[in-house]
Amino acid sequence: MKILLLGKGGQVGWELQRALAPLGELVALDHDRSHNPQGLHGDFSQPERLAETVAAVRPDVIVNAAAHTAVDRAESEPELARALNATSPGVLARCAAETGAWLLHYSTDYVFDGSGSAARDEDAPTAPLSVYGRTKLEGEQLIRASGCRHLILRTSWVYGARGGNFAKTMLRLAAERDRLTVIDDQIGAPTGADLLADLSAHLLRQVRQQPELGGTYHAVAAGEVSWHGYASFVIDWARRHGRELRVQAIDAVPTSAFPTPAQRPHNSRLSTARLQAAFGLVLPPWQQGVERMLAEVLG
Ligand SMILES: NC(=O)C1=CN([C@@H]2O[C@H](COP(=O)(O)OP(=O)(O)OC[C@H]3O[C@@H](n4cnc5c(N)ncnc54)[C@H](OP(=O)(O)O)[C@@H]3O)[C@@H](O)[C@H]2O)C=CC1
Ligand SMILES: Cc1cn([C@H]2C[C@H](O)[C@@H](COP(=O)(O)OP(=O)(O)O[C@H]3O[C@@H](C)C(=O)[C@@H](O)[C@H]3O)O2)c(=O)[nH]c1=O
Repeated sequence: MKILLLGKGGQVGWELQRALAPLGELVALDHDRSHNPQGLHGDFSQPERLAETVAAVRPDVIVNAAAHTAVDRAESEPELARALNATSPGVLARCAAETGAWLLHYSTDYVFDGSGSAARDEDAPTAPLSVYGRTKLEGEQLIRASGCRHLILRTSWVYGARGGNFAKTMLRLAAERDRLTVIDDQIGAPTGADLLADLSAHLLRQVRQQPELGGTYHAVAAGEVSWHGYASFVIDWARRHGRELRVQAIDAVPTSAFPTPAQRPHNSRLSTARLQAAFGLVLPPWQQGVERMLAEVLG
C-alpha cells in the first residue's frame, strides 16, 4: 500500500513515520516543499495545492497529522487555523473520495464544551469553545460530508518525546521557578504520540480488511487526571529519577485564576468503549506512556 503522510515533523507525525513504514511505501511531507521529495507541496496554508500532491503521489491511504495546534494563538489567527484545520482536510477528503483512498485524520477533545463529568462517546453533541475547537470540528464535518472512506481519531492532551507539550513546559518551568500555578479543574487523559501512531497503523491494517469499521473514534489513554495532577506526576517522576528542580510548590488553582486567550473544556473525558470493542483493543493507563516519554527525554 502507498501512504501519503502530511505533517511528518509534528509529535504524532514523527511517530507515524516509524509506525507506518512497515505498512508499505511511505511518502512523508512537511510544509516546507524544499524538504520534500520532488518538491511536493505540503503547506496547508494553501489548501487547494494539496490536490496536486495527491494527484502526483496517488496514495492508497492519506494520513493527515498536520494541524494548527497553538490553541491560544488560534484565537488571533482564525483564518490560518481554519485553512490548516478545516479547509485543507476538506481538500484531502475530496481527493480521497475521488480516488477511493482512505483518509486517516486526528481531531480533539476541544470539539466539546466540557460540561458535566461523564465521559463522552463519539455521538455526544459537539460545542467547541475556541477557534481551535471550532476549526477542528469543521475539518471533521468536511471529511464526513465528502463521502470518502475515513478514520477520524479524536484524542487529547498529546505528548511525545519529540516536539513541545505540556509535560515539557512543566519541566522547564520547574527548573526556572520556585512556584508553579496549575489548573486543577480541567480533567482529561494525556495520550502518547507513540500510542496514537501504533494505534493508527493497527487500525489502517484492519479497515483495509473490514471497510465497515471506518468512522469516528475516541482514542485516548486510559484513566484521567487534571493538568495539576499531570504536572505533579511529571515533576515528581523527574525528581525521583535524579533531576534537580528549583520548584518548591505546585499550586492547584481553578481555571478562573489562570486566564488564557482561548477557553478550554473542564471535562475532557472521552469514552473509548467503541474503539476497544470494534478493534479488540485495551488501551494502557496514561501514566505508562508518560513515564516512557520522560525516560526518553530525561535520559
Ligand atoms: N497536541 C495535542 O495535544 C493534541 C493534538 N490533536 C490533534 O492531533 C494531530 C497531531 O497533533 P500534534 O502532532 O500534537 O501537533 P504538532 O503541533 O506537534 O504538529 C503539527 C504539525 O502540523 C504542521 N504544520 C504547521 N503548520 C503547517 C502548515 N502551514 N502546513 C502544513 N503543516 C503544518 C507542523 O509542522 P512544523 O512543525 O514544521 O511547523 C507539524 O508537523 C492534530 O490533528 C491535532 O489537532 C488532538 C488532540 C490533542
Ligand atoms: C503553562 C501552564 C498552563 N496551564 C494550563 C492552561 C491550560 O488550561 C492547560 C494546558 O495548557 P497548554 O497550553 O499546554 O495545553 P493546550 O494547548 O490547551 O493543550 C491542548 O492542545 C490541543 C492541540 C488539544 O487538542 C488538546 O487536547 C490539548 O492537548 O494548562 C496552567 O494551569 N499553568 C501553566 O503554567
